[in-house]
Amino acid sequence: MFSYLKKKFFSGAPEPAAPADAPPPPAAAPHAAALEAQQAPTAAASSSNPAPPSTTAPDATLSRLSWFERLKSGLRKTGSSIGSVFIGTQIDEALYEELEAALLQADTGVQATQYLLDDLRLRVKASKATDPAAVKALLAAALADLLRPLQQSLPIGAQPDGPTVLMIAGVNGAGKTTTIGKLTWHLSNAGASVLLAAADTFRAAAREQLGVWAARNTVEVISQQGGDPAAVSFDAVTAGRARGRDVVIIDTAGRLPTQLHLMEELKKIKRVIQKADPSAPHEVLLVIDGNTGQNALAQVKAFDAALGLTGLVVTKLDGTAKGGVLAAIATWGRERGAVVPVYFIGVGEQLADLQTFDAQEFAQALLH
Ligand SMILES: Nc1nc2c(ncn2[C@@H]2O[C@H](COP(=O)(O)OP(=O)(O)OP(=O)(O)O)[C@@H](O)[C@H]2O)c(=O)[nH]1
Repeated sequence: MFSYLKKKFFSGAPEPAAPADAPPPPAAAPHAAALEAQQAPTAAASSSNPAPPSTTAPDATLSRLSWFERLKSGLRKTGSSIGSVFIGTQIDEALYEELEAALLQADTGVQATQYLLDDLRLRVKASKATDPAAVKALLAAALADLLRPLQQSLPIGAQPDGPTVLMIAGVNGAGKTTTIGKLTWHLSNAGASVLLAAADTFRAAAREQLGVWAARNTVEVISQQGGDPAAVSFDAVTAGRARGRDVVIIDTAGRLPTQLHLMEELKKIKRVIQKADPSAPHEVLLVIDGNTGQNALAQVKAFDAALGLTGLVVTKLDGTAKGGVLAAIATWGRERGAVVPVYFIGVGEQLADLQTFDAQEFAQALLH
């Protein structure tokens, strides 16, 4: 059962057909069917008091619509300032200038803004668009195309013997532990057995927070007060192998890229994980706060230089005015010839508020 589900929800297998009587999906929700089992109950799940996940299966179509609506509403601040550019009646230089300012204000960054403007001009010319509303749709298409390489499924269960090991890093408060809790819930629902490692051995609250998520998901957590984070990670990978777990998720302490000794500690954790399993960690994921805009891109670059990132989770896209940062991340990846995929995005503190990233859905939600 797990092998089927894990393919379906974490490795991008074909989506099942929608029921015949289902209402049409929103304009852009190409991965909506794949999202259905990730759609969760509406139980509040704040880090301080996560509520247990409901066992009731939500209606697939409603869940799809509900996620798209939440994404749309989360991105409203970013989208409305970009969208306001298209309220006029003329396609002229003033429109492109206003658009440039709006994109920069949304933390899209200079390169991505320039790329999008150039691409948009070509699309406008090719389509002979005459009204600004049509140009807005063309911008959504250009953005979706730019973001598409970021859209990849988290590979789970590809290891022939032993668990898939996920190492999670990020600055303080980016949403690492909350993301791990939500991911664990999604994975458990998909039939995977999960083991958590509390490699933040300094902060008791961090261990407790992970412990709460572990209890809610009825999964085990390896932790050790005041111990060496690398040793805890080693123990967790060894235990995960011995106990036949499908996934081991290692929660590391928050740190700034400028705290060089703590970045060295992260590198050590990775090295020691490799001692427990030479093929691990199979994924090194950076959790970034979508509210931090260009700063998040700087974090991606710095953590990638230290660890070699394999993926990103972008949290707190609810209410941000800086949602353009995903375009900046895509452009950075494009320029260096290797994108770091965005596996999941988060738009809130509830379990269902973390979902797989879909480029077209994101662009449509932003520029609907
Ligand atoms: N609004 C919103 N809040 C979120 C989201 N994801 C996480 N949070 C909240 O952000 C806060 C910090 O989340 P944590 O998971 O504790 O962050 P962390 O990175 O583990 O923090 P440290 O362990 O201190 O480094 C919590 O209050 C979370 O509930 C999101 O997508 N949207």
